[in-house]
Amino acid sequence: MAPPPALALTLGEPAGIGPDITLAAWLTRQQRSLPAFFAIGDAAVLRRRAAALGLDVPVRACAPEEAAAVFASALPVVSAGPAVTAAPGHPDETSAPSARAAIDDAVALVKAGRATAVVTNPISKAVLYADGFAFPGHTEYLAHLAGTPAPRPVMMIWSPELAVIPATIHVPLADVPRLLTRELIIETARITAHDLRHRFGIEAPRLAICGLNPHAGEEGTLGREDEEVTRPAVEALRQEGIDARGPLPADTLFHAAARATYDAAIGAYHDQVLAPAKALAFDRAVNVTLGLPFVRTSPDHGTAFALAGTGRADPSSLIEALRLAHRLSARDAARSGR
Ligand SMILES: NC(=O)C1=CN([C@@H]2O[C@H](COP(=O)(O)OP(=O)(O)OC[C@H]3O[C@@H](n4cnc5c(N)ncnc54)[C@H](O)[C@@H]3O)[C@@H](O)[C@H]2O)C=CC1
Ligand SMILES: NCC(=O)COP(=O)(O)O
Repeated sequence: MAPPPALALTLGEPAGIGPDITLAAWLTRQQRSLPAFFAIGDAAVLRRRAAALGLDVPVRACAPEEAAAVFASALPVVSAGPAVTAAPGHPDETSAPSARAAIDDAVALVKAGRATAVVTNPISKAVLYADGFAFPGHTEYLAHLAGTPAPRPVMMIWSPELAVIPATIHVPLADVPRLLTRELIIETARITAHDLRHRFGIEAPRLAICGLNPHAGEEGTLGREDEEVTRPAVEALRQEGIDARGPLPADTLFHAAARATYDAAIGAYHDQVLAPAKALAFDRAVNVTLGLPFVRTSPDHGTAFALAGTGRADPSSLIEALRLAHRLSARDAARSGR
């Protein structure tokens, strides 16, 4: 019988904390009953980082199909990309090709049924942009790799306390009023409602849609976008049978009583909703890409270069990302009879 596939975990930016938290997560595998995963990248990076941190982690190169069996006794690594020369905290010219190759291979493996889901360690956007990477981040690149035509991806930061979705993602704040269209809000909410229902098992998801302006525009006196863009989008969603409310003032949407009234909050822009999510649950929140034909999760934080190789990087968010990827992909598999 074929061994069960494992989760594919990209190493991300090799000079960041991805290697540290990957090693630390593997060490908790029994205590936290972690699902089997294999890292994708340069195994030598993990061996060097384990030595630098004084961690007793055997690192074993293997094929994806061997990972589940290897996982109990060693950290399985599927080789991808160039030999990395970057030192902790200091990305170099091997960083971007390494990070990108791991993402490419992880998606190819999950599409071929050789991995159950994609979990990504943080990349440095600046390092990738400098190397010619033409996508804002993983979210859009994964959609590009998913197939043709590329699905519209939606970023959700999920924790038991709060789930949030930025409608516009990695764009300059000055461009948000132009980019925040009715169509964008409607599409984002549709994909969110669909995935909350089918992947998270929430029968009738309740969506709170944030206004763009203070006090959601104060009836149009503090900006017109909330009346002219967000309100019509919410009305259209309600006519489709989606339980959406808004535009709601964002400043009063994240206290405990308000959070109890919805399953996910859709914000106009990145910091409007990621800031409360990270303030509430920085060590537990998980970045999930909705709208893809496969499951992708990630820790909610970035490369934290200053912590790489110091032993001070907290693996909690990655551990939650691994657990959530396992839960969501098991649900996908059950739904499709795999
Ligand atoms: N999914 C991804 O690939 C993400 C990548 N990034 C990238 O990361 C780079 C750095 O971004 P920043 O805004 O500085 O965010 P960051 O999350 O790397 O760091 C923000 C603060 O949180 C701390 N921190 C982060 N992760 C931690 C952990 N596991 N344990 C303990 N402390 C932790 C850092 O030391 C720093 O003080 C950027 O290039 C950004 O694009 C940022 C977020 C997500
Ligand atoms: N701020 C969230 C973030 O940067 C994650 O982006 P992505 O690489 O998952 O698209």
